[in-house]
Amino acid sequence: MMLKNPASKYAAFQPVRLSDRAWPDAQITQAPIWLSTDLRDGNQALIEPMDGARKLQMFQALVKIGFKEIEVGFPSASQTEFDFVRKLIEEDLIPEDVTIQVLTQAREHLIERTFESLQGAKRAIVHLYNACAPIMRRVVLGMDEDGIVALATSQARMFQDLAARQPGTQWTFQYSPEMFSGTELAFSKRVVDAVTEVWQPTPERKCIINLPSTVEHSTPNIFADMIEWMHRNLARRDAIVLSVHPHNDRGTGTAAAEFAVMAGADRLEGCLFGNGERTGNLDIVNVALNLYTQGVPPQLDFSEIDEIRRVVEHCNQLPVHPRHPYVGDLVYTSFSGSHQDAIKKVFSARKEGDIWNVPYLPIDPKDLGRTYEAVIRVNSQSGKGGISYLLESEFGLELPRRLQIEFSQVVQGVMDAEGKELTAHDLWTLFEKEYGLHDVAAPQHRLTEQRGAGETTEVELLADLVFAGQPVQIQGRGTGPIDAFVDGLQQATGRSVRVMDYHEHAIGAGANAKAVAYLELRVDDGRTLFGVGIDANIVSASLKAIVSGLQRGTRAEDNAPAELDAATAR
Ligand SMILES: CC(=O)SCCNC(=O)CCNC(=O)[C@H](O)C(C)(C)COP(=O)(O)OP(=O)(O)OC[C@H]1O[C@@H](n2cnc3c(N)ncnc32)[C@H](O)[C@@H]1OP(=O)(O)O
Ligand SMILES: CC(C)C(=O)C(=O)O
Ligand SMILES: [Mg+2]
Repeated sequence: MMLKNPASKYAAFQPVRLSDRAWPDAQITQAPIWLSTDLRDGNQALIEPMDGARKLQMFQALVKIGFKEIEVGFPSASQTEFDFVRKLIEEDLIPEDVTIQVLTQAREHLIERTFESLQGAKRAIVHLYNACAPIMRRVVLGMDEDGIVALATSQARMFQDLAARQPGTQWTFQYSPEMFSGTELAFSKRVVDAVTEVWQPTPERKCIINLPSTVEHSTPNIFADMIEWMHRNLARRDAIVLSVHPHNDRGTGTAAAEFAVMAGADRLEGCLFGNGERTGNLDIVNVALNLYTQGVPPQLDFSEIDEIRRVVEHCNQLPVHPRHPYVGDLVYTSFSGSHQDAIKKVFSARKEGDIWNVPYLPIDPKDLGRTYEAVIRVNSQSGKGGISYLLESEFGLELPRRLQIEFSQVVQGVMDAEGKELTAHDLWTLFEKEYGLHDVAAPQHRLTEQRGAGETTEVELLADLVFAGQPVQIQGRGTGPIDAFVDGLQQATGRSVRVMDYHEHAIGAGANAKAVAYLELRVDDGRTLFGVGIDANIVSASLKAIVSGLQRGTRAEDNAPAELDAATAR
């Protein structure tokens, strides 16, 4: 049960005393160093940790994306972990520009096993951690502050000894004061300074100091303050690559990472799509693509993001959420009418080479290997903009505005009845049915030009058509074929038709090109409605459109609007 007074159980985080903080004004202008910990922190969070084959698949995907530093495991944790590191080294699977990293607790037998796993490696980052937070000191490790410093420094010395015994490897040491986010800043500095005192890094041979929000406890601005404080106060800062390792317990891992880089961090540790314990590690894809959309090259390649997602889902055996930033199935999709309207208008106005500024789409989906197909999907929240966008992008129909309005009412009627999404194909089927595109046969016609009164020319049109199921022969005159057809139709059927507006365009190209005609008609001096005709011949398309409109008028009188049958609605 939730408490009426949560303060009786939970303590508020404390702000950092840093009145001259500089990070809020900083801008990120280059990518940080990235470290993927998918194969370690991500892996240790899985229901079933990856086997060797899955680990290799993930490793190769990470290399392909462009990671230069990859934490490949916790070799002392299990034989699978150990064997995977051995496989990478023995089978020479690590590219020249990639460095592997491994993690160990500050315990002697685990450190020894870790160095053993790295025998023969050309380069390696060995990552040492021990918890520093008061609750961990007091309850879990049973040590005071001095004890923690002694533990960290003795294990740091052991790193040096073991590394010296494997001189063929180019070593980089990394230290994490675990639970940095829940530790007093002064104590974090004390432990880190003590470790770097042992390692004596130089600007030429730096060590990595990694500050984890092992559990995210505070708003990201507090984390940024903590990083800026460490950045300013750590000893030997110029000999340190300052790394952060955010988790996402409060849902602000991305913000914490970005603020931390603004506050002085050089390096970010995280996982693809934010896999990792509890609510996950920092989502590296999210941060990298946030940089990209600010015009900063992220140095990681996500141009085939769906392929990467498939590998990650296979290796982790966990799905990526449909709303996950940049990659989810639905993140480039607008269902709502006003969004669709804006996207459609801006897409048409946009010119190649323009800075990307498309409402509701922070990134061009094509940059990540997506198409525009899913950008607009139609359901009961949609309007004419989305419907006509799909008909145009998928079927080449450029509906005039008033026809968009007319047809969207037809779609809305179906939506109200069915309540389901309609795909572009469903819309096309409904459009074909509503405008009788299959019912109206092309009127067989013959045109002859005749000189009219004065300078004018007239045409005479003879046509055979099927109207309301009956064969009809018509003969009419007018200033053009449409005029003559309308005249003949009126004489033969007694139905009056006035053409109020006319639009046509081509669909397709070359031998397969067709003309589509949209005619707005006033039928029998009653309602105004559209008829649509598609034909290889432009005159036939227009004549078909007139018959289409007239038949719709008749159907409207019978009060029988087109309905989506079960097969169409799917
Ligand atoms: C925040 C993080 O992600 S840290 C990384 C955590 N990752 C993992 O733990 C995954 C891999 N770990 C493992 O497979 C196992 O924990 C192993 C194989 C490494 C060790 O297993 P075990 O020896 O059975 O120890 P176990 O993990 O149960 O217990 C930890 C012991 O080490 C101590 N310990 C924990 N962390 C540290 C540390 N960094 N330095 C020193 N001692 C530590 C604990 O106090 C405990 O001591 P105790 O046995 O005296 O009570
Ligand atoms: C080992 C450390 C870096 C860790 O994973 C964490 O604190 O979250
Ligand atoms: Mg972690």
